[in-house]
Amino acid sequence: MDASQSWIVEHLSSLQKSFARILSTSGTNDENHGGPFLLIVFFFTVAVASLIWLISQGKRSTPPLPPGSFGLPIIGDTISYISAYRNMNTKKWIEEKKKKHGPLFKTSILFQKTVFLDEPGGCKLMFGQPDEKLIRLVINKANLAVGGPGSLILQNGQVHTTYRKYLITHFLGVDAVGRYLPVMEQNALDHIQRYWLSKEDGARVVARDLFEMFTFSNALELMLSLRDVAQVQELRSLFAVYSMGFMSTPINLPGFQFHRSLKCRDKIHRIFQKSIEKRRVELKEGLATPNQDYLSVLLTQPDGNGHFHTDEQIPVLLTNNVWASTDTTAATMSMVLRALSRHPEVYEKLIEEHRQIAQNKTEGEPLSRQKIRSMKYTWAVIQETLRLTPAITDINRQAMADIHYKGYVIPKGYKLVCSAVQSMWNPEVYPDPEKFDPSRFIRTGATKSIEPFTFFAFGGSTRYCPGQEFAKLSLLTFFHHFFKNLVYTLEEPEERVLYRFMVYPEKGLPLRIQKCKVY
Ligand code: HEM
Repeated sequence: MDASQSWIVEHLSSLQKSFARILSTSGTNDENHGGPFLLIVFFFTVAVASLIWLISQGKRSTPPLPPGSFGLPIIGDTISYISAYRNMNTKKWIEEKKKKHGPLFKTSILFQKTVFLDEPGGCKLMFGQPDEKLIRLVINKANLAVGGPGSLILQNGQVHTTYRKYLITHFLGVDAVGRYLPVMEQNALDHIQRYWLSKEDGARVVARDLFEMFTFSNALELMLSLRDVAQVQELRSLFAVYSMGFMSTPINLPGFQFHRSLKCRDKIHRIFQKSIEKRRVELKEGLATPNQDYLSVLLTQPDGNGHFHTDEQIPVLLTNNVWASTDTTAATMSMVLRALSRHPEVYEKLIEEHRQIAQNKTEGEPLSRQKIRSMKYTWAVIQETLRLTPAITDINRQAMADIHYKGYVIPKGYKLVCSAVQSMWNPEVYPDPEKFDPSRFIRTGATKSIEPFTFFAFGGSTRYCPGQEFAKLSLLTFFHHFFKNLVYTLEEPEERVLYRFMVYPEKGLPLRIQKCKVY
């Protein structure tokens, strides 16, 4: 019994006694005027007591907030979290919070009340929603402005579903993206020849930069058939500034990053606008095909409602996709090379897979989709790399209504975070989680390689990365030709891995390379 309840019981029993007294006196003495007064007091007190009782009962049926604290006034835990995040120390940060508050805890980061979800369960809650009514991606002001009003990532509900369906059906789905395999392979071969094999044996290269150059030019080629080296270079510089806008403070005044990013975004859109005009003519004259790239698709295929995209929408969609595909894939490539050089036994097994594939085709024969599908171990290496060093560590959403979860209530408006540390490094799901073991992702017999809601390197639910197949084909094709022609050593084996919005080797992964026919 809590304090309010014992107070009520105490007062009720004293009132009961008074009432008994009133009744006994009022029956014997008509002149007694204290009786009606005491009756009013009695009923008033009962009413107040009942109200308090009801309030106390009501309070009891509302579950508490998750444990934890919002940290310092206003800034909350922002500084400690951002510092941990940038230095790839979120594991320690989360472990400390968990020790104090348990696996599910609340905090406040970047002025936003936030709940870090526990595992197992948290990812299922976040990614198991059939729609975005309860949990939704909510974009901040800077992202909203830099991304542009028509971009996929900023849409919600039915509009988002229509956009995604279009993108997957016509460009990024398994069938659609397979069409682009020959172009991807040629891009990989050209890049390796121009930027790696042209170097002296023993040359030093900064792998992260070169990978970013590859993923960026690959995206421009597949999305707009742009291959002019000077123009690719100009766009690359513009995208570098544009991307920084997503992490900036939304102050649109000269001298601020946000302002610079918006300027670059407009320049990018103007360049893409010219590509649209040119392509319209080429399509009319039969010099381009309707499926040639994403731009042709956007100009020739209506969406599910029969509408064609407008000239304002198309540059935004192209910009978003080029941006979404570049750094994520380049970050993954760098981490794969780092992991392989630290695990020679895995490297040997991977080489063996590619040796087999190379032996089963003639020199110069293009890679078929079937050959790509047979690169199971290489794909497992990529997944295991993404498990341990995901390109994006934390997936965020927002509660759109009060969420009742494990005896707590997460109020509407709270941010929800599913962190890789909680899920993809969870020993209950991934035994010996710090061990680099690609075989976790190999399906044997009827055994599933991974359980649902335990791997979210590509996100989940309605927002699951639509570019996964595109990334998979680009990575497998690239690695087949890369490992065939080169061996490498890490120049700085102990180089730290940091997060700069995305996973990043501190010095860009400097390597020493050697040309050699490996298979
Ligand atoms: C290894 C490479 C990649 C990784 C690790 C990756 C990872 C991710 C992640 C974690 C998300 C957020 C999902 C969520 O919030 O649940 C995402 C979204 C997205 N990705 Fe990727 N991605 C990769 C490559 C690509 C490529 C190649 C493309 C395009 C060609 C692409 C296009 C997108 C788009 C458009 C979204 C937004 C989806 C939406 O809001 O509905 N990604 N990606």
